[in-house]
Order: sequence, then C-alpha cells, then structure tokens
Amino acid sequence: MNEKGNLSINSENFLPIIKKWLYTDKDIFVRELVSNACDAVTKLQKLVLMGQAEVAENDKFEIRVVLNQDLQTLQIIDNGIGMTADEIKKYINQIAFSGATDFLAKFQEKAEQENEIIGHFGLGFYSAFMVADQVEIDTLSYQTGAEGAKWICQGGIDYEMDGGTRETRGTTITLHLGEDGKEFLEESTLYAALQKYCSFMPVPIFVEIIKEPTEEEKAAAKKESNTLHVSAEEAQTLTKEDALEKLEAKNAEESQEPKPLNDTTPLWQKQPKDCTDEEYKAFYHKVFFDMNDPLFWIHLNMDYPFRLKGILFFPKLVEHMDVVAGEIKLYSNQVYIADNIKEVVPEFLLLLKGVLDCPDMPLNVSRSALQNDGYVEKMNTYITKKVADKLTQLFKNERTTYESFWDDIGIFIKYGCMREEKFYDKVKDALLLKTTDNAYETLGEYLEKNKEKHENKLFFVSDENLQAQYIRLFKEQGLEAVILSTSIDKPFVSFLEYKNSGVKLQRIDADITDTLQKKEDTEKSEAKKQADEFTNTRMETLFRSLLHNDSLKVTVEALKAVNISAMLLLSESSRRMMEMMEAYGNAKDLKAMFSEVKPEETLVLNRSNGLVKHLIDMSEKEEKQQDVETLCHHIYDLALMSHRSLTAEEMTNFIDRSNTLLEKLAFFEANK
Ligand SMILES: Nc1ncnc2c1ncn2[C@@H]1O[C@H](COP(=O)(O)OP(=O)(O)OP(=O)(O)O)[C@@H](O)[C@H]1O
Repeated sequence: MNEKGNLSINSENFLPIIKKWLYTDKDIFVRELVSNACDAVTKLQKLVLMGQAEVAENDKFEIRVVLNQDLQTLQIIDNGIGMTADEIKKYINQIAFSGATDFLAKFQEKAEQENEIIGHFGLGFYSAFMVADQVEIDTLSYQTGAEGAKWICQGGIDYEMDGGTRETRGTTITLHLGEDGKEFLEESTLYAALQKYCSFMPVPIFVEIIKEPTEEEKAAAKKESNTLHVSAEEAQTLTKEDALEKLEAKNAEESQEPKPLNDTTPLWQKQPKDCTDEEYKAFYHKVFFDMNDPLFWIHLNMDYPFRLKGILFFPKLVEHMDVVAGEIKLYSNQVYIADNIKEVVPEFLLLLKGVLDCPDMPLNVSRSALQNDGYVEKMNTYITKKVADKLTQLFKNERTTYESFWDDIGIFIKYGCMREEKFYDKVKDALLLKTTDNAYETLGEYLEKNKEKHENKLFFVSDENLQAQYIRLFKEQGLEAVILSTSIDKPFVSFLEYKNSGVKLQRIDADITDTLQKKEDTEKSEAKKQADEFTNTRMETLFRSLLHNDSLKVTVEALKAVNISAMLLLSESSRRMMEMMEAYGNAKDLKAMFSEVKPEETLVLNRSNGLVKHLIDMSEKEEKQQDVETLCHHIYDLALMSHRSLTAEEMTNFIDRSNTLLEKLAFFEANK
C-alpha cells in the first residue's frame, strides 16, 4: 500500500447523515453509481469525437452490473474514461468533502424538511456506503501510459490507495454489501432498482448474476438443455432429425448475445417526425403498464432557450373512475429522478402520464426553491402552451375525434382551467359540455341554440339516474341540459359562472321553466286564478301537516307532461349552500353557523296528472282522509326519489305503502 488516509474530516456526522438522508430511498445508490459509469462513458465518447482520445474501432461502450451472491458483492463496471490516482484524490477524496461540507450546511438548515431532492451535491458516489461496508474503486485512465489505481475504503472513514489491477480502460466499483444492503443480494430487488433508475440511460447496461448452482440446479439445467418442448400434435409428425435440429436451434438462441437492460435511445429523444404511432403506443404500454392505448400524445422537443424533451400522454379513463391518477416521470439526461414532482411540473398535468427530460433542471436546490425558479416557470409556461395548442388544434381541425375523447379528457381540462388561468384563457373556446342528447357543445353554442327558450341560462344534470324524471320532462318539451356529474363539476359550475358573467347555471331540478307549464295556465281567468290559489293553499297545508315540514312550499301547476304526478324543486342557491357545507364537512364553526339553514324545497303537484286530480277531489271528502294521507306520502316519496336515495326508514315505509295500495287495487279489480 503506498498511501493511507483518513476521511474523518466530518466523519462523525457525515456518514450518519448520508444514511438518514438516503434512508427512504436506499436504492438511490444504484442511480448514482450507474449514472457515474454512464458519465464516464459519455465523457470518453466526447473526447473521441473531439479527436482527443482514441478507442479501438470495434470497442463497444457498455456498463456491466455484476451481482455475486456467493461473495456478497455488487460491481458496477464501465469502460469509460477511468481515473488516475491523482483524479481519485481530487474527485473522490477532496471534492467529496467540499461537497459534504456544503451538504451538511444545507441539510442542517433544512433538517426538518423531508423529501428534499437528493443527490447532486457531488456526493453521489458516497451513497454506496448506504449499503456497503467496504467500497473499492479499481480504475485505469484512458490516457496513454496511465497507471491503474485502486482505492479501498472501509465504512466511509479510512481509505487506502494502491496500484490498480485493471488492464483495460475504465472503472470497476465493488461494493461489499453489508447488513443494510442485504436486500440487494436478491435478484428481484436489484432488478427493480435498475429498472426504476436506469431503464433509459444512454449506455447499454448488462446484468450478470453469479451464483454457484446447487447440484439439483445443475442437473435441471442439463436436463433442460436436452429437452425440447413440443405440442402433442407436433410430436406425432416430428422426426428424430427434425427434433435434433430444433434442439440445436433452441440452445443456440439461448446462448445468443445478452440484451441490455435499458433502452439507450428512448422515444422522447427522437424527432417527433421520426416516431410512428405504434412506437408511441408501445412506449406508453411499456413505461406505464397500461394495456389501453393512450388517446393522443404531445411530443415536447425544445432546444432553445432551454432544453426540454418529453412525451405527455392523455390516458383513457378507467371506467367509472372519477379520480385520475397520473404519472409524470422526470428525467435528467435520461437518468430517472422522480415521479410527480409537483414543484416542477404544472400541477394539473399530474393527471396525465408522461416523461419529461430536463437536463438543465437545477436539481441541486431544494423543492421549495424550485417553485420560485425562473427555469421551472419558463418550462411550465412552455408545457402549458403546448398542451393548450394541441387541444385547440384538435378542436378546430378534428372536432369529431376531439368529441370522442371528451369523456376521458374533460376532467383533466376542467381541472387545468381551474388551476391555471393561462390555460383557461387558451382553451376556453374548446371547452365542451355533453348534453342530455349526447351531443357535445361549447357554452357559446348551447346558449346560442337555446336563446329563444331560456336566454343566458344553462341547465345541468348532476346525476343522470336520480334526475331521470326531470331529463325526460326536458326532452319531451324539446329542451336540453348538459351533464355535469363528476365531482370536479361542482366547483366547475361556479367557475363557469364566475368566468361568464351574466350566464346562470341552474340544476335541472332547481326550477320549472315557463316552457314546462301548459300554455293555458298562463292565460287563466280571474275566477280560475282564485280557485287555483285556494287549491294551492289547501294542498300546502295538507302536505305540511302530514310531512311535519313547515318550510315546504307546495304549488299546483299544470305541466305539459301528464304522466308525472309531482316534482320536487330545490332552489339553486340553497342547494349550493348545502353542497358547500358538505364540502366543509369538518369545519365545525361553519356548520354551526348554517345549522339553521333549511333547503328551500318546493313540491310541484301536476294538475294534468290523473292521480293528482283524484287526490285534490278526495281531499275535500272527510271519509277519504285515510287514503288521502297514504297518497300524499307516496306522491312525496316518488318526487323525493328524483333527488336522492331514500333512507332505510323511508324505503321501508314506501314499500309498506306500495303493498297496501296494490292490495287495494287488486281487491278492487277482483270485486269489480
Ligand atoms: N465510474 C467512474 N468513472 C470515472 N470517474 C468517476 C466514476 N465515478 C465517479 N467518478 C468521478 O468522481 C466524481 C465524484 O462522483 P460523485 O458521484 O460523488 O459526484 P458527481 O457525479 O460529480 O455528482 P453527483 O452528486 O451528481 O453524482 C465524478 O465527478 C467523477 O469525476
């Protein structure tokens, strides 16, 4: 050994902090060491391009990751630039410590802040000590006449340096996995980490697992190499010669050159014009494990004023799923950094799936600082514009296709509009509303089409099943409403109103418009008016006392639809108030403040309906009181069902009553 040293400058706090720092993401050492190996190769490739280094013509650049389960070592071997002994001293011994000091200062400052973006303090190499008790560097620089160098360090404290053993250019990092790194002796754990961080690194990575096979494994392997698997059908016609030929072909295929673990030229690095739809789809399936095809995608490709490449996919929604879980993977020069970093990617984009490669991203700063970073801001603006451009372009040029996507992309666009003013401004004219006639219209188109019937008013349905009766009524009268039934639509309704002053949005059951009433009703005589007034009051008194609900309003109207007995109307303002209270369900003060607020309900009895006509007549007869009561409860429940599901008690009563009424009917029919 020609040199010994001690790395203890900060060792009392240096290593424990690295361990704590990396604790949640222990596998990050894989990223750090393999990306160092990649850097070593790309640096050499650059030197070769500049004519400052030479490599043999058939030299293949590669990285090997060798796990020796018997020796409990993990090696990362590259044939890149290598290091001289002086470079080890400079980059590993010294730089690390200036990096470490810097890191310690920053770490202590933010000791309480979890989830800092880690790495990039010039400390990546030392993450090896997260999992290894001893780390060795065995390296030979590319420079002609260079001498090999070896560095061995125990526990991140004492190091020794000596001549290296490598005969070819490059670096071998050997980790002697300790107690903390035992899990990486498992092939599957190692593969998972490699796949997570290295799937798109720019240098081919080959993995080798070394383990002395047991006698049984040896026997099984031998047997397998002599075995040909064929179908029963095939076996009947297979000759001995054919079988031998097939076996040879099978063994030759198995001993073929191994395939790298990674894709060194991921799709996002290519020019959009050179990528086919099939390639985009295949990339999407592979990276996001989604069997469905994406609806469409946006290939981002920017070199100036900043570099940003990536692909954003609009996924198909999983049926009946209201909440969309997106996945945006962030890379820096093809090295995976993290998923869904909301400080970096505009938040609403997190509903999409995609990859973003930002080589200039300042990842050495904390997440909170990233939010105010000019680079991030510019990047956000660029991405937002690209997404909005794609949407408006689809809307203008391929309206039918765009409409067919709407059910899937609508949630994303609405959310984006509410989160990002700039996005709303760009896409507002391409915002679609699905109507009860299954058409897709913009707000402008809807208002224009319906301006004769109800000017500046938009009717919407929040639950197609519950409000089926109102929808039918609307349709019968040639009216249309739009469907705003997902959870995002509640705030979206208010948002639309806020953005389009003068336009009122009203739930379909909030009011019955003039168009739903019979014409003659609006032109009735004075005497008739008085009689109606009287019936109204009588009915209101009756229902209020039976239902024990003093605030219930009851009116008797002649609706055009004869088959509807009654409808419950819930005023738009009081319903919104109730929804707001629900949304703030946990805020006790608010609840107390509004506890007195009762929903303003109006029961509209349809005078054109036979049942209601009979009820009104019967209510004047003393002896029919019992039946009148039953009918009132029943009519009210029928109307209530279009608003909400009945409670268990209400449902039991409803069923009992239905049975009684049907029994009466059967009795009546039987004795006719
Ligand atoms: N496999 C390698 N081949 C050649 N040089 C290497 C290799 N691994 C590390 N080095 C040298 O050691 C230096 C320190 O590596 P380290 O991973 O600690 O920091 P870094 O790569 O500079 O920054 P980061 O923290 O972002 O990884 C590197 O900059 C490089 O010069």
